[in-house]
Amino acid sequence: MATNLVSPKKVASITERVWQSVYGNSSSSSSGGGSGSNHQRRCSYESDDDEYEDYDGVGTVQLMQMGSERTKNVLILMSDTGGGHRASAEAIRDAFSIEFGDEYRIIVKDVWKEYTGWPLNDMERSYKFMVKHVQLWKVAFHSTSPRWIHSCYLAAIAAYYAKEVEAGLMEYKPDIIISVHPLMQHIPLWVLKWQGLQKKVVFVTVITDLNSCHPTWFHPGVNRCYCPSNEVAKRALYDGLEESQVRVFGLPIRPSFARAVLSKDDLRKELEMDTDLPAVLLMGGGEGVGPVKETANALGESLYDKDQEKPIGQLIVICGRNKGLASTLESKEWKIPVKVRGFETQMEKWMGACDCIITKAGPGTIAEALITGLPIVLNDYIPGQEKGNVPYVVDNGAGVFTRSSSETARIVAEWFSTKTDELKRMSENALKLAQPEAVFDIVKDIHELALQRGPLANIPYVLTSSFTSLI
Ligand SMILES: CCCCCCCC/C=C\CCCCCCCC(=O)OC[C@H](CO[C@@H]1O[C@H](CO)[C@H](O)[C@H](O)[C@H]1O)OC(=O)CCCCCCC/C=C\CCCCCCCC
Ligand SMILES: O=c1ccn([C@@H]2O[C@H](COP(=O)(O)OP(=O)(O)O)[C@@H](O)[C@H]2O)c(=O)[nH]1
Repeated sequence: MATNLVSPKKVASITERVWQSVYGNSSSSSSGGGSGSNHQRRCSYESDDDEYEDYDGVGTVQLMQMGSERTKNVLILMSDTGGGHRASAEAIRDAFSIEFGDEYRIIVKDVWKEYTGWPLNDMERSYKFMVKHVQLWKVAFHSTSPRWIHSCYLAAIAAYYAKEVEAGLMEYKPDIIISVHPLMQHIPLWVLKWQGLQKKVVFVTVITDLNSCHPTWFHPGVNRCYCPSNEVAKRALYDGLEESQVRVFGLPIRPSFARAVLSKDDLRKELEMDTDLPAVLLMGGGEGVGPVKETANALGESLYDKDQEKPIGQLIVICGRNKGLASTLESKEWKIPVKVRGFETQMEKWMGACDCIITKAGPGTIAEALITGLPIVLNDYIPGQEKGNVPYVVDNGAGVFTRSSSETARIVAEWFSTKTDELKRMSENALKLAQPEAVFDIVKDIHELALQRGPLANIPYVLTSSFTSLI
């Protein structure tokens, strides 16, 4: 029986070890945390005598797979703070499947939400609250930038929730962990260290901010840090990563964007849009935030030619998860053709059917718009991580920035009438900036990293962890 080969090692209190790693050996008296946790699952690596009771023979299956090609587990860590992290996680999952078929089993997880308690399991709501009160977010973002400050915060969280996070990570026996979130480097890497799994498990970070980003993204313990732009790569090197750890391929965008061959005319018919009028897409990220309502109202006026009493353009508003916004806009009478939509799962179709886009400076939406060749009006940005996206778009000639709804409406009306050449030029610039192959380059590089791990990586999980514990 596979499990007989294992020599269980008594694992010291993880909480104690966090405090020891942060404060040295003197503070070993902290109590195990986790009150308020919503997850109390048993895991196969636990060191009780009956540790493999709930293991259901998986060990045997894994032993049988030794020496043969085993399906590798890839755990992608994300959080729904905004829509971009999930979109990138899904992009990576789909690209793995396209490139490598069944070679990898992909699991996308919000470990905080599923395995910890308050306040971590409520990050989405806290984050929404903070970005609504932008000054609060600005202070939180900048005051946590110094490494010693965020390390202390994260160590405190780790001390409290270590067991739960560890259980959450190890449940999937990942061969590869991919973090697409700024707060998912430190604790998972500590867990790998405690488990003695650093040599077995590949850990990579895929940064989803295009320019200005929080230093928690940059952890020197990763095998690779994928940066979407040279600006981000420079920050990574400045923050202590080695050149060998850093790769610049671009921001991972869902393959449905990269590989789509879509005709605008067909899309407009499919989406029941006007087939002749130029179209502007208005959105505010996954949550439908920013001045969407005001801008829609202003466009309702500017895209209507009063003299000729006919519209010069049509408007598509995608409100994401903002149901209140959708119902407000739906109840309005419009002089131009308008479609109001909620959360859409086929964004490539809506973008493909339009001629330009108005959005807050979310990196996911920007990267998708560039691939689709849509000139961009940026009408807002979240302080901190999104600020740098504005010069990224404007300085590269792919769009403009204005916070004024009437100015936005005027620009779009000009693009659709007197300044069509400007619209065309910006569309060409957008396509030049686009990196549709980024997600495929990233998964291929991760695959290479996994191959470099050699035979150790093919040994069943529970055995390697125990072997390394014995050393
Ligand atoms: C010494 C004075 C201390 C002052 C007060 C500190 C308060 C600490 C409270 C909150 C911590 C704030 C963390 C800041 C680091 C965030 C890093 C970052 O870039 O986060 C961005 C993500 C969101 O992703 C972005 O979304 C964008 C769109 O909306 C866009 O798509 C972009 O590309 C994405 O990157 O933000 C988060 O996920 C932050 C979630 C914070 C929620 C706050 C929860 C509060 C709960 C517990 C406190 C936990 C403290 C964690 C400390 C971490 C230390 C850095
Ligand atoms: O109805 C919607 C609205 C948005 N998105 C996607 O959500 C992501 C938003 O990411 P971004 O970084 O732009 O902003 P965030 O929502 O993170 O603030 C992009 O991939 C959008 O295509 C989507 O799939 N459906």
